[in-house]
Amino acid sequence: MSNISEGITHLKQDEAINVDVELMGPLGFSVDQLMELAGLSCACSVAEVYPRDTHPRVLILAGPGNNGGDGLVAARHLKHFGYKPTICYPKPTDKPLYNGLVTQCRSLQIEFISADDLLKDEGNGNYFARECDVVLDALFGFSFQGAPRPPFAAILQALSPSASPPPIASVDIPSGWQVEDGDVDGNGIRPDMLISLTAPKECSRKFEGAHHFLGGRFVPPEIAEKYHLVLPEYPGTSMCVRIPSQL
Ligand SMILES: NC(=O)C1=CN([C@@H]2O[C@H](COP(=O)(O)OP(=O)(O)OC[C@H]3O[C@@H](n4cnc5c(N)ncnc54)[C@H](O)[C@@H]3O)[C@@H](O)[C@H]2O)[C@@H](O)CC1
Ligand SMILES: [K+]
Repeated sequence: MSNISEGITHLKQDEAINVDVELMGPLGFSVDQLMELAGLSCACSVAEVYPRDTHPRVLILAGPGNNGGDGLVAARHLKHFGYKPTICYPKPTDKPLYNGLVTQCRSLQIEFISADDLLKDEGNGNYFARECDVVLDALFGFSFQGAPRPPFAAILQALSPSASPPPIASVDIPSGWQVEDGDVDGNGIRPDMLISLTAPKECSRKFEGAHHFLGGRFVPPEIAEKYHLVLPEYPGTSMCVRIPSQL
């Protein structure tokens, strides 16, 4: 199914970075505040599409930047929602924000798994085949550039369509895709779900999965006006909203 989301705003890479800078500068937000709301949106979106009873085992792939931080926050919320999250965080960032998120997850007895163990074939396939109902892809977001470096290249390879992975829910950008041009070499991951944060990025025009959601319910009017954001309205108190494919 093609997602022809032409009627809503799509941000270019520099616009997404500028929105971030403005939120955390003149608009007074802190990174951990935005990350908490973004990660909560991701957990809520996952819960809407992959119910706990049918998809209890969620593997969170956390990258080294804020996209990975969103994943760590989402892991904590998913645990509180009753899921069984496991985290793979191959290149942990040694900063108080990330160290704190890791401590919070460990205190909830969320398991961590190394990239090597994730990819090890134990005769009945790797971790994705054996022990995973859904993957939350929080490896890279809007600051990704170039080709993925080790060990991320191997992880993304194990998630390519030819490996028949479980459903993938990508946070903000399908990891490995270019922020504006998408999957340029055609060998990238094909997520079933995309959770765009703040506003969809250009590459999401090429998203063909079944579920496109918007999260990050923190955009003040100044940002919405400056970037001419046209976005679906969040219903009631929800932290996420589905982006209809006809928009
Ligand atoms: N205002 C917003 O829009 C918000 C953004 N948030 C999140 O922040 C993300 C952006 O975070 P960041 O700017 O920290 O960047 P990313 O998380 O997109 O990635 C940056 C990290 O990836 C590494 N990296 C980049 N290219 C690589 C490559 N080819 N191979 C291996 N490593 C590579 C960089 O060295 C850096 O450590 C967004 O996508 C979103 O998920 C949320 O946390 C909160 C609000
Ligand atoms: K991602």
